Amino acid sequence: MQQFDLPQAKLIYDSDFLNSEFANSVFEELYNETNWIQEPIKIFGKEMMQPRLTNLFGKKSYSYSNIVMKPNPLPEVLLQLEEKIEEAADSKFNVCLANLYRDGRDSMGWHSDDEKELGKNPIIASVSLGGERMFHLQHKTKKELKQKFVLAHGSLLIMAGETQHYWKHQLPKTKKQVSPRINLTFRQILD
Ligand SMILES: O=C(O)CCC(=O)C(=O)O
Ligand SMILES: [Fe+2]
Repeated sequence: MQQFDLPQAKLIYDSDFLNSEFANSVFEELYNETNWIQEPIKIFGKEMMQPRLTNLFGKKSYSYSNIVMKPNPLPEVLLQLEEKIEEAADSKFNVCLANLYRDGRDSMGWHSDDEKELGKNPIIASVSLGGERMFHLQHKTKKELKQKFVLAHGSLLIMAGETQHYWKHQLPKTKKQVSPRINLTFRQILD
C-alpha cells in the first residue's frame, strides 16, 4: 500500500490488491465475455473513434465527452470484485466503467473525472488487469507538479479527496510491446 504525497490530491495505490490467480480469471472472463464497443467521441468538433474499447456495468447511465453510455448488468465476477473494492475504499459504488486497451496504440487522453453527477469530491476506485501501463498525473494550474507510475496487474488505485478538482490524469500510448489491459473504474453516480 502506497500513499502518494501530492498537494490537493488523495491517491492510494496497492500494487497487489488481487492475487494474480484471481486477477487472471477476472481478466479472461471480462476479455472474452464483454460486449466491448468502440464509441465515437467529438474532439474540437471533429468526430473520431475512441482509442480503446469500453463497456459500462451497473444500473445507471453515465455521460461524458458527449456520449451517453447505457449500463449492462454486472456479471458475477464483478459483483464479487465490487464488494472487495467497496470494503477497501470504504465507499459504495453503482457503476463500473470498463476500458480495454488492446495494445500500446490504445490510450486515454488527459482528463479529470469531474462530471457533475459524480459529486464534488468523488472516490474513484480503479483496478488494473493484464498488461502493465504507465499512469500520469499533472496538477491543473501548477503544471510542474507531476507524478508517473506503473499500474500493475491486479493493482488498485483509489483517487479521492480533491484529486479530480486540482489534477488531471492520462494513460498514454506506448511504443513498447504491451499485452492487452483491462481497467475497471468503480464510481458512484448521484441521483
Ligand atoms: O485506464 C486507466 O487506468 C485510466 C482510466 C480512466 O482514467 C478513466 O476511466 O476515467
Ligand atoms: Fe479517469
